[in-house]
Order: sequence, then structure tokens, then C-alpha cells
Amino acid sequence: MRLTGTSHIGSQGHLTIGGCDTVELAKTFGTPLYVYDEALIRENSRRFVKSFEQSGFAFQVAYASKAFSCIAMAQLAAEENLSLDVVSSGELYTALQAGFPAERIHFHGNNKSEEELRMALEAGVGCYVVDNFYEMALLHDLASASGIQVNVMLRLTPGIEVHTHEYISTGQEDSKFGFGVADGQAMLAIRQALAKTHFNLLGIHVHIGSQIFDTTGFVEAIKVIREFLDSVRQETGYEVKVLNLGGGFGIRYTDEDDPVEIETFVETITQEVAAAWAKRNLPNPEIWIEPGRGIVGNAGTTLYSVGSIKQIPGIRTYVAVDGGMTDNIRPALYQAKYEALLANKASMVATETVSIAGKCCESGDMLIWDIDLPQVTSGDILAVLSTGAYGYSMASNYNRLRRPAVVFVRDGIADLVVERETYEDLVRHDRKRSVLSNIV
Ligand SMILES: Cc1ncc(COP(=O)(O)O)c(C=O)c1O
Ligand SMILES: N[C@@H](CCCC[NH3+])C(=O)O
Repeated sequence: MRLTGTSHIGSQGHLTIGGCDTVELAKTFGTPLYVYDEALIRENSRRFVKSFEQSGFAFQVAYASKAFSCIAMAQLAAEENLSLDVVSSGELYTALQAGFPAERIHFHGNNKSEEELRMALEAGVGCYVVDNFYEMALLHDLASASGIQVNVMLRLTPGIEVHTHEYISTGQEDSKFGFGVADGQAMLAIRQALAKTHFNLLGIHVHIGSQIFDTTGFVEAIKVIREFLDSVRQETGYEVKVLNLGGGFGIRYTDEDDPVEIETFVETITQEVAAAWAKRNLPNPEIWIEPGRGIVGNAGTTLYSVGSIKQIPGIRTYVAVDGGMTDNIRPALYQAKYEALLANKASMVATETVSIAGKCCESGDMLIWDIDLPQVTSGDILAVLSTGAYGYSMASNYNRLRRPAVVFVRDGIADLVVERETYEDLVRHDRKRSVLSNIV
């Protein structure tokens, strides 16, 4: 197991993150608890930014807030001079509450509603990544009614298959996202967008999928884009100012994962684009990317308390924790694998193989199958690593569990940035029946 960022095993044999003893964090804030290593979020952000700076390209690194959105995270992204990708009015609202500069917000999504677009227009969002013809017409009607000009990108489906889970693969032709390149929809979309007087067409966007380990898909996508843009230039004379290559940069969850480094992703992308644009005899475009997982994934750790332990002799030991699919749906949804350790026994050697079960009423609510741990006893604190992306953001109240709290840790200080939900929160929107039935 490799600990990342500021995580290490402290003198008491406890897991510490950001200078904080995680066993103490569990006592102070309760469990389950999401703990974020602030220094590592900043380091990941800076590695993306620095790699672009070294490339000489004009660029924007937009943090994809779907990976983990809360006010504190938007503040941190703003401090790191990142842009922000939002995909709903909820993510937009969160960013605005954090004081994130609207002009650095990019609005995504395959079904933005009129209400959401109005909210974005009012806020002065910096760019709309238009996904389909319905949205194009709606956005233009709203922009022209308000008499404003909006920056637009068109999301293309490049027809690329990447090696990742089918639920998080998005670049293939048969996808709900974007205008297909192969079927001619993308060319039609460019023509329509160019004809819209209230659009400033900045360029095109592609996002081929998530948790991608190598650069092949990006290289293929750039090739498809180059050929497409050559035809666009020939047919319309239009040339992009900005190329948005999306997110998807994979991280290491277990030893089975071997993603290339952030620097390699950025170097490959910039070199491929530079080579392609040199062939086209054109000055380099600006490049935008949208990493989510690559910024927060390995910076998050979830702490749980161990409760019941069930031994089925000769078969398996189930170690149940006080969370599960409600705070991390990824194992159930994508068969995602994680590493974990006992935070209070972090320097002890593993002596048994157990499986970590969640507390929900679903047999599929298993966080980890077959993990080697020191002798586990009820009351131990289990730390599941690399849960920073798509954990809290995909959390639910299934079985009426309360969503956990989130703390940012840094230099020995723990900052509570999202409170644990209360029982009152759970019934806040419930209403008692106002019409009583007379059926007895
Ligand atoms: C359009 C778009 N941009 C960015 C991302 C962020 O992806 P990741 O967290 O894999 O970097 C996603 C999610 O896959 C996405 O759909
Ligand atoms: N939720 C997915 C990533 C989806 C990215 C959104 N396009 C995951 O946990 O891996």
C-alpha cells in the first residue's frame, strides 16, 4: 500500500493526514468522515498548472466540481487560480456562494434547463459547453432576449472507445453526450452556432471518459479533432481559438492501477496539439482541460468505525462499518476497488483476510472484498484511501442514513467544511399528511 500526500504512520502507530491523527479526527467529528488533505489538493492542481506553464500553451485548468463540490472546495479552486466546470445549477450555486468568479465558470451538461441557463446568464458564467441542438436554440433565445453575447463551445463525440468502465466512457459514437463527428451532426452544429448572432464560438470540447490510465485515447481524439477542424475550415472558414480536451485523468486506487503521471498527460496532449497545429500551419490554440478525480481523488480518505464482525467458518469474515454505499457508491456501481488500513493499528502487520461490508440493506453494499488487515476488533477505525472523487458528491440518504461530515486537514489543523447531516435534515422536506383518509 502506498500512502500519498501528507498521509503517514505517526509515532503512535496511527494514520495521520495533514498533521492530524485520524483516530482523534474520528473521535472529534464522528464517523463516517471524509478527510481531505488540503496540501495534496493544492499539489495536484499545481502539477497540472505547472505542466501547462512549461508547455508554453495558453491554457485553463478547470476543476470538474462533479468530483467533489462544496463551498470550501470551490474556494480552494479559486485560490489555486483554477477555472471551474459545473454541470448543474446546484454546482453553479455552490460556486457562486463560495465567491468563485463567474467568468471562470464553464457550464456543462446534456440537459441544461431553461431555469439553469437563466441562472447562469444572470451570474455571467464565462462559457457554455453546448451539448445539443435543443440547448443551442434555447441558450441563444435567452441570450438574445437579454441582449447579451455568450461564449460557447460545442461538445463533440469523437467516436473513440477508451479502456475504462462502460458507465464512465463518454467518447464513443453511441453516447448521450455531444454532437457526433462521424454522423455529420458536429458540422451542422458548427454552422448553426456560427449563424447565431449572440454566440461567440470559442471552440470545441471533447471528453472521452473518466479514470483513463494512458494517453492513447487523447492522442486519437486530437487526430479526429484535427481532421474535423480541417473540414470545418474548408467548408466554413472557421477556426477555433480554444480546444477543450475534457478530464478523465486516472488515478491509482490499488496496485492493479498504473496511470501515467499528470505531467505525462499534459506533455502528451500539448505535444500532440502542437504537432497537429504545425501541420495545419496555424498558431497553437488555447487548451483547456477539466480534471476532477486527478485533483481530489487521492486527497480524500474516508474514516469508518468497525461494528459487527461476522465469521462464516471456512468461508469469509464480514467486517461491517458504519457507512457504505451511501457514502461511496463506486464499488457497487462500477465494481471499483480500494485499499484500506486500520487507522489505529496502522503499524501492525496483517494477519487475516476479511471483507468490508457497508451497513445498508443490500447484499451488494460491500466496500472491499478480501483485504489483508491486522486482527480487526469492533471499535477499530478503518481508513479507506483515495475516496476524494465521486464519494461525497455521489452520496445518498438510502436507508435514511445521514451524509457524513467533511474536514480539510492541513498543518495539524482540522477544518470542518461540511457538517454531518442531522435527523432534522432527514425530515426537513417531509410533510405530514394534510388530508386524512376516511378508510378504516
Ligand atoms: C465533461 C466532463 N468533464 C470533466 C469530467 C471530469 O472527469 P474526471 O473526474 O475523470 O477528471 C467529466 C467526468 O467524467 C466530464 O463528464
Ligand atoms: N462517477 C464516476 C465518474 C463519472 C465522471 C462524470 N462524467 C466515477 O466515480 O468514476
